[in-house]
Amino acid sequence: MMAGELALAALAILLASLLALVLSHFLPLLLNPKAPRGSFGWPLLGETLRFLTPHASNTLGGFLEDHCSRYGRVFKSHLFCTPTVVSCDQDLNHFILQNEERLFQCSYPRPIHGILGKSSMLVVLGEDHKRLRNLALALVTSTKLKPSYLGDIERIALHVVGSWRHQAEGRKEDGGAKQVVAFCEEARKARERISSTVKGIIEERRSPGSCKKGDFLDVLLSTNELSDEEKVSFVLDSLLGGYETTSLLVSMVVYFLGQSAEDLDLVKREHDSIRSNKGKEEFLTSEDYKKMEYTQHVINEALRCGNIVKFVHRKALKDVRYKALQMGGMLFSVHQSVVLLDLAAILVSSQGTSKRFTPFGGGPRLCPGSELAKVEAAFFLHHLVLNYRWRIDGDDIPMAYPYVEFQRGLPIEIEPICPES
Ligand code: HEM
Repeated sequence: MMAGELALAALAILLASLLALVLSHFLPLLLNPKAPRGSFGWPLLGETLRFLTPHASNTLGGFLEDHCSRYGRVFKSHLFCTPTVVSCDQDLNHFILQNEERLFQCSYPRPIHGILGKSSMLVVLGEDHKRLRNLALALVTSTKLKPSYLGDIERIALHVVGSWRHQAEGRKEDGGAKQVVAFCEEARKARERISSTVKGIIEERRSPGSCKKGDFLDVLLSTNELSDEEKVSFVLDSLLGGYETTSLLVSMVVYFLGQSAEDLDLVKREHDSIRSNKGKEEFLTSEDYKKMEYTQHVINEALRCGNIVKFVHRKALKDVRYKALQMGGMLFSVHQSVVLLDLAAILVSSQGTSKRFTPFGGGPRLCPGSELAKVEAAFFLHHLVLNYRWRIDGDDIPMAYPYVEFQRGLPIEIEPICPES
């Protein structure tokens, strides 16, 4: 064959591959005309980068603003290499979350599996998920029944707040946009490191000389229902699912109260009144927690405006039609990816409180740590407002990367309040 013919053949193959790529990308858009309207972006990339573009966490961001105004609150897109329906509709989101394992199923993109591990509760499905979840709920219930439950939480709050006494300001961290791929790789490595630390702690706890502490880990190790790998993954789920989210919630509360002297005053009065009926060193009780009504309101507002978990992923197990949204038509086709966003949080923020926002998800996968996170935030706030004044240093704002972060780590200036006596 002549060189010219070879080059022509190579060009034809290249063009055919490109055509196949473009067709396979856009075909799902054309094949289901009754699916919600939307756009698929570029072949391979889809609209993922635009979807992930950082924006202030209490705003919609350019991508959603553009797509919701063009196509409505339920639209088609191409995200994480998959044709996807994005739902920002509260009723539809509720319907999807309540139909877990019947019509829909939890389905996070592949890189997330690498970070969380294959035994993570967010990744496992069906009976395995039920087994892990029942155990998580049993652990949460038994931990709550322990007399030291609230005391343990308060001791940690006191430790953190106390450590600020000699510091001029809170933590400072680097900001800047995250490179998604680098982030996934770093997160996967971090998971491996934490995983081997947890394995080490478990081995130590099992060694002959070690004495039982009666804590979460002892209860977990005593169960025969989980394999060793699942036990390690269970600890990681609690750490990864609980640590970053709860510390963000606390940061949000500090941030939002730092913006509103009026709310801060109301919160402070509430905690002054609770403390005035107790000794200085006396620990908080569940009765005290029930009295923290305004604090609960502030925490709910921080959850709503902070939008800590911006979206969750599901996939359709069957072709699904959903009432008025797609009368007679198909909304989700089998295996269609679905991303649920809780825009209620953002959209009502200037108009009052929505009782229907879902910061902890819903249905059979409702966050098992929701109550713990709220108690932690409330007890931390109790000791914070009783002991310090603070001021946000600069104009750091919570940004959705899409997981929320303060660009500069929310530096604050703090000043201890001297007791009056
Ligand atoms: C402000 C704090 C928190 C927020 C905003 C939050 C949010 C969420 C959301 C939205 C889900 C549902 C994910 C889905 O449906 O795909 C979830 C699940 C989960 N969360 Fe949380 N969470 C918080 C605190 C915690 C804490 C403190 C723990 C553990 C100690 C925890 C452990 C988990 C676990 C294990 C799941 C998986 C549940 C399942 O799939 O059945 N979370 N969380």
